[in-house]
Amino acid sequence: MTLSARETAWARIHLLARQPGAGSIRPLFDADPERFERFHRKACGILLDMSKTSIDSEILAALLELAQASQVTARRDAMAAGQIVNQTEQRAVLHMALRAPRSAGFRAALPEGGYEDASASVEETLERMRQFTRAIHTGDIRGATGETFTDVINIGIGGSDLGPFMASRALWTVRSPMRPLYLANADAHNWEAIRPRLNPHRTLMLVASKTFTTAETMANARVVRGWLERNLGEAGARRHMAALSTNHEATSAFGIMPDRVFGFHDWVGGRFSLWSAIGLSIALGCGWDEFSQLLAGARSMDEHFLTAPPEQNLPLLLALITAWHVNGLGLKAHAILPYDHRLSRFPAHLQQLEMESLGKRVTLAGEPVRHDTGPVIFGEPGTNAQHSFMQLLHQGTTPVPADFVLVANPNHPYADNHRLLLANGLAQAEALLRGRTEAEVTAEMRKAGTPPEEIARLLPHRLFPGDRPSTTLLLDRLDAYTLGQLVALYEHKVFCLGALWDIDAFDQWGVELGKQLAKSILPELEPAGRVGEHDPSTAGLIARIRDMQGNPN
Ligand SMILES: O=P(O)(O)OC[C@H]1O[C@H](O)[C@H](O)[C@@H](O)[C@@H]1O
Repeated sequence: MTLSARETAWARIHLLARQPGAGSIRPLFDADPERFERFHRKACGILLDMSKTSIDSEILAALLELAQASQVTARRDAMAAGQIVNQTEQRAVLHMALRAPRSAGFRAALPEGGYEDASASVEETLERMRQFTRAIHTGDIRGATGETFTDVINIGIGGSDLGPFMASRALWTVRSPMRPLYLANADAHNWEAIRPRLNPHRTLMLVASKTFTTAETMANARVVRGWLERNLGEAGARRHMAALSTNHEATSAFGIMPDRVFGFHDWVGGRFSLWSAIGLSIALGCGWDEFSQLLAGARSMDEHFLTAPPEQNLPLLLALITAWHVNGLGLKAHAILPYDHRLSRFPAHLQQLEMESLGKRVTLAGEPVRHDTGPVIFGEPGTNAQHSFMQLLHQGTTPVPADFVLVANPNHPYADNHRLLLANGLAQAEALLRGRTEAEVTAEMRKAGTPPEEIARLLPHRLFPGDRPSTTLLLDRLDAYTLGQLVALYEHKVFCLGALWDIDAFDQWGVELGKQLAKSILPELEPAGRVGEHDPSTAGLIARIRDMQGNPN
């Protein structure tokens, strides 16, 4: 049987992963004092250090071979050319068009044939967003009672919440023009927590939903619209509402004025949409210049991704590192550890970006995948993470690869704090690599005067295996431009992994079943409802909830 180039490349990866000592990192440093120099890359102002992984020259060559055999470059070019790369939904994938000038000429293939001019519609919407943002900030557009808007509440969930929330959290300062707030959870405790902070006369409400049918978002939008109406009347409330959506019919049915609807297209996936109209809360909250810089930074990463050779291409390299960890070494979790509090929502954004894109079990052709796909992504900002889950990364039974994001220069004057922060980030990665040997632990305990029997008792608990992989991304500073670069880097990493694994990284059928079942359970929870057909556990729980709420079963 002859193997395809892809199968041969995969076989090589698996072979390398089975070599004795594969997965070990410390010997690689011992053997090569230049390892850091040879295994870090710098592009777009981001330094990627992959020397603290077990990838050596041979493995990197094999991974690059896999990328070639998987046609990552050709697939990338097909995406940029606006071809239908989201095959199950028959859509082009053009978030890159959202941050490109019109002269870039992005076009989106239509399923019925022909193309639409993506760059033209992007430019038009951006201009409308810019004018609206300016008019809100100058007070040319005011609330129903003539007051200026001070707060903007973005009502959305998933990609219509996580990206804008993450970016606003990173970019907002006390000097920013408006306060951006985010309401996502269908649990009205979320709204109850936000409401006391808002003055209806000064609050602008954005309903952010690509489809404008998402149950949670529509429920929250109705609640907030009701609050505005009670305070301002129906006509007054309309002056406080705008929509960010592709569904113009539904926005108008909801009562949003057509000139307050900022659209985008189905070639923008939810988790890639913060650069589109969905990012309006970033522009309103943090300022138009910040939003423009965010787009410009992402654009610079796009240019890098589209032109840099594979061995220098940061998104591809990040993807190959993950493929090595997941498929070579069988490591199925991945931690995101930004050592910058402004990035505190970054892990949450990447959870959706990576897990919704890569949590797939069939190939583009619908065949079961032959390799594991997306790892579990989780994370917290450092140093908080160190005081919660880092124990497992250091001493748990399975290594968990981690991305450390370090920022050399802060945007605050507290130099001591910043040194403490960086020292901790560097130390965590060093500790994962280095570990702690029996000799080291014993020497330290002896020095502290610990009796021998106590040393013997505690020794196993105090050992660190080390040799645990991490990747470091080092930025000079974090601002709108570099944030754009960082987020786009991960977007393209996801694309590359989709290509390596031959899966559709742009659909999300896996979220549908739960939504459907929730619809059928909903009436069963009404006071006069009845428990329907379910598995015994679900039926039992519904019955107990009805009991607790004092409703008959
Ligand atoms: O923007 P919307 O249409 O309201 O969708 C919001 C989110 O919900 C969906 O269920 C998807 O899983 C996400 O990809 C999407 O971002």
